[in-house]
Amino acid sequence: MSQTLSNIFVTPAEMTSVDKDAAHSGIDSFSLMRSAGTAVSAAALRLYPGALRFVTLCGPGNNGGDGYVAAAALAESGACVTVFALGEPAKLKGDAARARERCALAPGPLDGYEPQPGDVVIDALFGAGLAREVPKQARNVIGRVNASGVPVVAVDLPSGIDGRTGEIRGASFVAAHTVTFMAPKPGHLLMPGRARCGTIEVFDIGIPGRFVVGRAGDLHINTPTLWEEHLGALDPEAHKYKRGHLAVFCGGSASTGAARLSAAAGLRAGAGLVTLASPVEALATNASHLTAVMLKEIDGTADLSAWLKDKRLSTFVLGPGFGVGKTARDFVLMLCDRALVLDADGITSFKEAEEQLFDRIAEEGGEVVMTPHDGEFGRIFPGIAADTALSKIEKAQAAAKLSHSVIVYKGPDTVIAAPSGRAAVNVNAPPWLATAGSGDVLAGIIGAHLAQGMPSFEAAAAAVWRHGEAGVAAGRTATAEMLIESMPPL
Ligand SMILES: NC(=O)C1=CN([C@@H]2O[C@H](COP(=O)(O)OP(=O)(O)OC[C@H]3O[C@@H](n4cnc5c(N)ncnc54)[C@H](O)[C@@H]3O)[C@@H](O)[C@H]2O)[C@@H](O)CC1
Ligand SMILES: [K+]
Repeated sequence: MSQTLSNIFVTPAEMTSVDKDAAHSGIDSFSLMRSAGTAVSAAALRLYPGALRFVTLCGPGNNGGDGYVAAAALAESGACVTVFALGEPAKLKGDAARARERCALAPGPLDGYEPQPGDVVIDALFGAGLAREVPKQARNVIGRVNASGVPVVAVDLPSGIDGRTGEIRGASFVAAHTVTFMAPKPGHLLMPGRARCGTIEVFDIGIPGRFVVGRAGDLHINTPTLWEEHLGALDPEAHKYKRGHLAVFCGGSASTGAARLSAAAGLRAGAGLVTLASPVEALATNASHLTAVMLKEIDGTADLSAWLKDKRLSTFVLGPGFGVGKTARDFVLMLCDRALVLDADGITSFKEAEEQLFDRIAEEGGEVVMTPHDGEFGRIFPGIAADTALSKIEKAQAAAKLSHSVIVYKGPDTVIAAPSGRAAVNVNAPPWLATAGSGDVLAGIIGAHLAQGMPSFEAAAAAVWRHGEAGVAAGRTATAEMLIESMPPL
């Protein structure tokens, strides 16, 4: 994977290290602040040429410094500008103090700002340095601005959003546009932060890319760049056995639809062969619904054990509509030496038995991908889920390490994480993707990619992206069946 600035993001702590590296290399930090503030003023003028007044709200750190630069640049361009400051402007230090000195506009106290129609707010209260809940004064002005509906252009991040987690620290602006610098941060990608950034502009303030890449961990935005070099595995010219055999387990006769959705999605996503493994009681129902998908009777562990002697059976999906309980646990523990997508009931079945599962995966060394949503994540990783200090990315990373599997932590901001710590955040999913059966479809796509030989992290990330594209193509009225039909080729 090529490590380029185009798809990586960095934590606020990593960005602080990048800033330090840039300063040590001799780059003038004030020139970076000047670039940052000027970029913000340019964005504000471009987006709001008809603004009656730009109101710059400046905080006590370098985010505020960017605000003073932006205010001065807006004033120089002939716009009407007012500045309000949080805290005592005379106490600003370093570059921020210098920026304020160079701004001819006298700041008023933050309390004094009452939004007026025609205002555009430049939010420079807090950026990456927000370390705790926003103070009361800031909370009050945030409330007034959000209630007034005047547009907000945020510097680096909407103030109140935690750059590491995307959480709201007491209150936050809801920005129409956010200008951040060099690379996005988790707070731009994770919910609820992402929804409060508006459009995001990543502006290059002139720090050489190698400094950013040098400090970046293994965090990526889930774009094809992340996994496209493994697409050779999905060559449609390959023989159907080489394109992999995917087996999907089905539950009892009352809930067979979910597994059939996974199977159909697996076939559409490119698996050469797909078999639905069904208990006797559901065979007739399944037979009446299936055409290209094959059917196999697997009615208990003896059947499964006999079937698994066929080593060409490399990849399995277990969970959709399977039913929670001992059968699920028994089956899953037999599959830990293969490639396995563990979804839905397959995950829930290991509530309070999770250690047995994680130990088995470690012993058998299979390629397991687990696809929990929030509720399932809490059932199988209760300790990690309860740790409120962790971001969603950090939770997925911890879960991957603990379970020796790739975790697809689902939601509007699905995180894919590997035991190594490599992680990706997905950003292409439309809200209507959260439809009944959508997760079953995703499990099938992951299974198809695994069956075709993609490594598990890439198989999962590519599937999540493809699922999002299918949602976009299917449109607002998407059903799970439509997602399958709308899935783009890779
Ligand atoms: N080379 C650099 O370091 C650059 C930094 N830039 C800007 O600098 C920002 C980061 O600057 P800082 O690290 O100074 O951080 P911030 O300006 O985001 O905030 C830090 C300041 O706020 C205080 N603070 C934090 N949380 C608080 C709370 N809840 N209540 C009250 N006070 C609180 C801190 O004590 C500190 O004084 C970035 O977001 C970006 O806008 C840009 O100028 C580009 C260059
Ligand atoms: K801000």
